[in-house]
Amino acid sequence: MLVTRSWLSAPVLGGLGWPSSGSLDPEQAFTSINSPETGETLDRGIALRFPGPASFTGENVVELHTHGGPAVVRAVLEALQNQPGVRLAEPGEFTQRAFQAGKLDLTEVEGLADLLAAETEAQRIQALQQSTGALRKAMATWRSTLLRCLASSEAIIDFGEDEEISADVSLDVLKMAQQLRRHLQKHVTSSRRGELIRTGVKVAIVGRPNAGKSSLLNALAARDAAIVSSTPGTTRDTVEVAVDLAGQKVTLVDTAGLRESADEVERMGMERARSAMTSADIIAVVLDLQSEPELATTLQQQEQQRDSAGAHQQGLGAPDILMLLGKRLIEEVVGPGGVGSLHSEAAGEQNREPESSGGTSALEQQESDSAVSRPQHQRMLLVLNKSDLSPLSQQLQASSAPIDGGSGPDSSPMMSNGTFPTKTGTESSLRSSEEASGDMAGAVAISCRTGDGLDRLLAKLSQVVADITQSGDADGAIFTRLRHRQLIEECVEALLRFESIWEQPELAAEELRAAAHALGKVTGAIDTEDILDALFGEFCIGK
Ligand SMILES: Nc1nc2c(ncn2[C@@H]2O[C@H](COP(=O)(O)OP(=O)(O)OP(=O)(O)O)[C@@H](O)[C@H]2O)c(=O)[nH]1
Ligand SMILES: [Mg+2]
Repeated sequence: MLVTRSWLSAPVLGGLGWPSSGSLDPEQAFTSINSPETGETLDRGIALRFPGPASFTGENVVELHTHGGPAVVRAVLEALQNQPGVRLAEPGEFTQRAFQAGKLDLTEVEGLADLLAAETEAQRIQALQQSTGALRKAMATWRSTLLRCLASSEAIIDFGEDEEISADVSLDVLKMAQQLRRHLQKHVTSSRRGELIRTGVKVAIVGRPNAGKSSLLNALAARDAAIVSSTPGTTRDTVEVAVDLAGQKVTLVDTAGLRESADEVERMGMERARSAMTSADIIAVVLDLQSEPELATTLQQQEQQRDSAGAHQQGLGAPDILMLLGKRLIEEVVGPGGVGSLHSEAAGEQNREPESSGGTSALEQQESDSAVSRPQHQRMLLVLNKSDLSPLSQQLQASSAPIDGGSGPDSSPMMSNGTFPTKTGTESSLRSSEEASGDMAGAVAISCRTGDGLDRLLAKLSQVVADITQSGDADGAIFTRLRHRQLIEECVEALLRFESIWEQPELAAEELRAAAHALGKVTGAIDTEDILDALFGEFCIGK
């Protein structure tokens, strides 16, 4: 409720007048709330005074805490609204007033919106950090560096007669700008993490028809979200379920089974599966162990080889074979190159060094990136289902195939808990296939029917989610929205242009100004009208 006139006086709040001395007396806070027209007591509640400028919005604020019964709330609201100068606040209006009074910057407003919407622990922690100024502080430091650069370049332009001094100063400015640009680039690279925590990690469940994808979705979601049947091709449309996995928001996407099909609707379903797979952060490839005889043959061959060549024979380990199978499955459906082929243009571009960029701006890149948006951190996880039916599961457990290039305690080929470690070796014979189909995160044997292995799968999934969402940013400046990343990229672009023309002070200063302008937009110091409405609309009434 917004009061635009200072009318809250004795008749309304049972003796609680405004303005007061400013001290809050708890005994005074508990009061009767009376109708200003009839004097009738509407409720006994709490009235808290927050005198400006120390209040949330900077203005004088009174909060009424009433009993929650609808009739009480209605009576108090009606009594208030009948007063001249009183109206209901718009959604987010209090926050907007706080922003306009300079109490919060835009990143803190965004953090607050995220805090109100936080569903998981990770979201709450991140939003709290942002709403209390973690990003604002980092932005302020970066902006002040830029303004120092700008002040020096202005001085060079104004007093540039002394060539020796101006050359020295120019060089200092260049170094400072370069350092900042590198720092920002590092942040942009890791910035998807903040966005992932905020929006949730997307896990696409893919595989051949009848592999048990829908069964897996239901098992992980602990409810019958998708139809399960023994008819291959049951799932057509994608089915999404959001779950809280060890404090992280994870969206599981069940997809249509992948196979050659003449059925138009099924083909449309597969198209959706392809697109879910392309944009997923984690691709869970479900294999039906029962129908993978090739795996059995290869494992057998390998065992024989090992027997004849001794225990330390280097060769394809079980994880390698599984990777091959997963990769082949994906390739069968999306063509050679696996998932990588769906977005090779964008992925190839992404890896280039910004210094060697030939014309493509960060924003153009961003657009092409989102058109075919395969996340760079994408991982693939193999889920070997129907272990209850397959003798292979025992064979896999018993396998002691060596794995080359593994590191740390995880390097044993098959961990005692039945999961396969992530393969990290550079000399891996399957390096290229890993690149083509996303980084392998491991494999887990499960049975959706008996529930066996599901806890291991959940643990593995949590670990992969933690891996891709963990932030390495020491200063807590995490970009949580696409908007932040785009503006920082804009700033980096301007700094790169500055570096290429730093010897022409007047032109170069323009680029520094453009860079500072982009940073100013992140915090809302500059040009924010266009996003304010959208942002404050995210809030509920009363905040
Ligand atoms: N024995 C056994 N059967 C399973 C297991 N998981 C799934 N099934 C059965 O396999 C059949 C197919 O399961 P779904 O979950 O519908 O398979 P899907 O991969 O979603 O299939 P599509 O939607 O057709 O692509 C059903 O009859 C399930 O009951 C398992 O772990 N063990
Ligand atoms: Mg299904």
